[in-house]
Amino acid sequence: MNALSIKNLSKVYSSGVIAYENISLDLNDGMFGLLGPNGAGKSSFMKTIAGLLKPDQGQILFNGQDVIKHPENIKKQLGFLPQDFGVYPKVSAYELLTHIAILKGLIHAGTRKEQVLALLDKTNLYAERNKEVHTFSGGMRQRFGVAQALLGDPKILIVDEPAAGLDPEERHRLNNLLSEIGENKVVILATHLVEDIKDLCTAMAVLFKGRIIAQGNPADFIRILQGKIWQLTINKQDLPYYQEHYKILSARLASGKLSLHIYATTNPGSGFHQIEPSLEDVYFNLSLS
Ligand SMILES: Nc1ncnc2c1ncn2[C@@H]1O[C@H](COP(=O)(O)OP(=O)(O)OP(=O)(O)O)[C@@H](O)[C@H]1O
Repeated sequence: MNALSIKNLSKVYSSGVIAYENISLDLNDGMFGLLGPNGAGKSSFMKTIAGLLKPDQGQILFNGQDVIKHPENIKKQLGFLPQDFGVYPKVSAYELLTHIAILKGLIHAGTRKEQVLALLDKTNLYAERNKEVHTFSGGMRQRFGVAQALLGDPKILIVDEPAAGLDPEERHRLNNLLSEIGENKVVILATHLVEDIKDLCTAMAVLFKGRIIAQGNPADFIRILQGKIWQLTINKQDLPYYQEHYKILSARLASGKLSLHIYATTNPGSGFHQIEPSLEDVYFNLSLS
């Protein structure tokens, strides 16, 4: 079992922007979701765990080793799919993966070839292995990104917004792939897509303006909201009235009308009916608190 322990981690960029503030987390094997809106600090935090960005304060231990003092230790055990992994040379998937494998220190040609082919198969790119990566679709590129991150069988895998820009089918395929991976490694999935966390993660934290505002199990968060989420469909022009009188979590257009989800501990009346809370309700409720 691997263990990542983060204590009181803070970082302010030289511009004065707070990247993240006083973050403490303890993670073990399995898929951990880091949820937050754009600009919340997810990428800065991920880069810090990967040993690519130095924090101002705090401690990170991976399996007891100090990541901040000795980033080279975690780099050897880490797979990283950064958000901006997007520029590909005109070489085939097989060649590029082999090249990255060499950079990662897989020096034995036989083992390397075996691993490259196995990862192309795992990521469903085996049939495409001789095609140039720059011709791949967004989903294929992200699956290639996962393949390169898994080279060397890392003990910790960080994936930053992997589903950004993917169509639903590609996203589903990528999520299936990610769900197979978390068995014997720490996997951190940073995303602003609540649904992906719900489908994939047993533990999560919500990062908001650089701070962790909640952490725990997605199912527990949902349980806490049981009996407190109410729905009503209204005409668009009536929204200001409801905004003034209720704690609106979301207002979604549906067939020209607005479907409201509100938070209320007792029956708000006015035609609202109680619904099962979703993780999205949890997220919006936390962001408004
Ligand atoms: N190199 C940098 N120098 C100064 N400020 C930065 C730098 N990188 C990020 N920031 C700022 O730090 C804050 C956190 O950014 P970060 O990219 O970590 O957030 P994020 O949650 O990953 O968002 P996104 O998904 O949009 O990248 C933002 O206000 C961003 O503008």
